[in-house]
Amino acid sequence: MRFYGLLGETLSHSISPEIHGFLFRQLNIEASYSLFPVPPDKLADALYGLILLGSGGVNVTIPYKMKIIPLLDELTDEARALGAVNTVLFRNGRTIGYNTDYAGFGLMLKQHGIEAAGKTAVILGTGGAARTAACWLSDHGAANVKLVSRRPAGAGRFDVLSYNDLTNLTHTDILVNATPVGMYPHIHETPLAKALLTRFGVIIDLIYNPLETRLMREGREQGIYAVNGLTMLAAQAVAAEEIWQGRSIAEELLEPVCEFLSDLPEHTHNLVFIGMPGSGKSTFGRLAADRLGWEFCDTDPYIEQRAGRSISEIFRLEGEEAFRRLETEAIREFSRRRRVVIATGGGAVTRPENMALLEATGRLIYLDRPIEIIATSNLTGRPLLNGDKGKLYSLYEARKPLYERYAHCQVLNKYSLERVLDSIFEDLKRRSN
Ligand SMILES: Nc1ncnc2c1ncn2[C@@H]1O[C@H](COP(=O)(O)OP(=O)(O)O)[C@@H](O)[C@H]1O
Ligand SMILES: O=C(O)C1=C[C@@H](OP(=O)(O)O)[C@@H](O)[C@H](O)C1
Ligand SMILES: [Mg+2]
Repeated sequence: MRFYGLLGETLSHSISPEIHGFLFRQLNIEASYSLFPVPPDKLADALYGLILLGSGGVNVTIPYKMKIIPLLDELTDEARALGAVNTVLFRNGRTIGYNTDYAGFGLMLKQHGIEAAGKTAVILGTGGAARTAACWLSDHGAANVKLVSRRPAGAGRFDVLSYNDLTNLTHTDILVNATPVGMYPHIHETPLAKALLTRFGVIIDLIYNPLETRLMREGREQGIYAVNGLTMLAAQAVAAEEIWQGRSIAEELLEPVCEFLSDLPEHTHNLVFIGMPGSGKSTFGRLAADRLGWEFCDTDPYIEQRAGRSISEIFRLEGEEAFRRLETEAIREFSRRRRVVIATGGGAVTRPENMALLEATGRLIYLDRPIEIIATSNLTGRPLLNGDKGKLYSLYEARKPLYERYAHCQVLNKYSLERVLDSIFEDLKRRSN
């Protein structure tokens, strides 16, 4: 199986594994994409190690986009011009450095029908992302491209303005925010005052968390077309796959990747299902995990496997207390993992210790299946109920306030599987913005 990945220093927040996992599934390719965090003095060892082990290629991120260059055999023109590499192809023992952030910027403009030729542009920031945007625009015929810095210094290829200079600015076609101002958790900040935005034709904010920054919102309020950084994030990954797989896929897959990404819940958090027995935690846990390309972890089967007996036998032979101890162990183990969807048992909410672990690991979704529906469904294998509907109602009365208290969101489960799954992702999206 081919393997790819991301080289960087701290990577746990990256969503590249989700994006490339999605692309592999769409392309029907048996391949994996992993995070390879390495300390600066191990960059060369990591690169050579990956080649030796037969990797197909890697992405490179901060702080190694420049540092990797002397380690490579060849560079494309744009990687050389930008002095930065974010994608490496390993082919026949040689290493070739590309910059798909550059290609991604272009794909993003195309996707949104934004032309560069003859246009004027102002780019906030002077870092790697700002230079990538400036180079692409000017390489593709923009009439005038200016960067803006809090401390304008050495001009290089482009003029650098100060923020004060912007008050004298006449109409400009394209505004690009390539600074982190407005990014989560500082979502109330904006790089440019609302009153200045009317001078711009379109606003491109390279930030994708949140999906609508304050800059974008204030632009839209004044009728200006605004684009977030999601398409560029998707496009640089699509462009990297084009290089690794040696075929063009952007036409076909850029839009589906963007859709997939806008559905992703806040990616640093696992998902956890809570709710009554029979509410659908195991069912929707597996469906959500499949949609995200994450691992599915269900506490009950895990406990059964470790104990070597069924849940009913554990209750009968060892008692509920013993079961609850095993359940807490399962929750502790699952909470340590990343990129997992966890289905708990209906009684997990009764131990505060469980809930502290689960709250720290992710977003808690309360699956609210009407109790009358649960009462008419098959509840075998659930020893606490034992076919006793009265017991079901009394458990519900006792636990309902707990589910409601702990949940970050509550999803009514009385529709088709597809419809409920969609509403789970809708709700998560709303919470993370
Ligand atoms: N929206 C739904 N549509 C159809 N069947 C459902 C729905 N939600 C749950 N079910 C069914 O209810 C039963 C209990 O679901 P399960 O996932 O085992 O619940 P839990 O893990 O919460 O105990 C399963 O047979 C499941 O297929
Ligand atoms: O509600 C409970 O206390 C229990 C629920 C069951 O899981 P489900 O909620 O998946 O049925 C299982 O953990 C055990 O029978 C105890
Ligand atoms: Mg279950």
